[in-house]
Amino acid sequence: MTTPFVAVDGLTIAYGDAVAVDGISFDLDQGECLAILGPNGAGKSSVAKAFAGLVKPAGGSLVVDGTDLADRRPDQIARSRIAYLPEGRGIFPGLTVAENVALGMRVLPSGERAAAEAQAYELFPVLGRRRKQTAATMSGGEQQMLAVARALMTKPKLLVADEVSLGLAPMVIDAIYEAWASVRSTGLTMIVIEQYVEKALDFADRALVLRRGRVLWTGAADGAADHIVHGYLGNDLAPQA
Ligand SMILES: Nc1ncnc2c1ncn2[C@@H]1O[C@H](COP(=O)(O)OP(=O)(O)OP(=O)(O)O)[C@@H](O)[C@H]1O
Repeated sequence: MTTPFVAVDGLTIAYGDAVAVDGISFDLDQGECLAILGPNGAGKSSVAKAFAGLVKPAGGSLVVDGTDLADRRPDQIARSRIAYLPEGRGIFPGLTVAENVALGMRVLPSGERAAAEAQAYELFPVLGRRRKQTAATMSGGEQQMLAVARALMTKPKLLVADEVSLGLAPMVIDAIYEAWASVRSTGLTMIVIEQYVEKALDFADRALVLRRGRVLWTGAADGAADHIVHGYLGNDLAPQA
């Protein structure tokens, strides 16, 4: 039996006495994309933060490419090419686009940085035109593109993206998903947390519905999934944009 690329087994996350994620398990093969869906407070962001090393699991394991992330620091995880896009925008608003890109490159060996920088501007040409602009003065969509470019330029083996679509215009959401599609052919494995259910199911190979920290349903993100997911979560899943 081959070991899955991502193996989450009995993952439990608690904040004090409050259990946010209650023993969930799932696997992912290399190159697969999993959409994690669920209402507010379901535990989705907590799972994403565990992949980034920002919360320590109270139990279970979280193995990526043979390494259990439960004992690793966020900087060690970033260097092992696991990219995390936090909810909101993971950028430095007071710095320029070019400075943000330069900081993103620091996890890469120096020989790979020039190509990575070029790739960031190729993915989103608008960023190339705004290199000298302070990130805080850009639109929300441009800031999110900068965050996505920074994550993708490190050529991650796993990308964990937490609600990147939140509050963005449909055109910007499409641009971000197109950028992801263009790098997926390189074997990138993805975990996408979304409120925008149709978009996520359209893009992902598999879906997992969380509610109150437990897996309600998991299965292929095919034609049937939309119906099933809405059946499980009903109005709880209304997009918030
Ligand atoms: N730092 C924290 N301290 C205490 N409780 C927390 C903390 N972070 C999250 N929680 C709680 O854990 C539960 C799961 O939160 P989490 O943010 O993981 O859910 P979510 O599905 O991502 O929700 P949303 O869609 O609203 O972002 C919630 O009840 C939340 O209040």
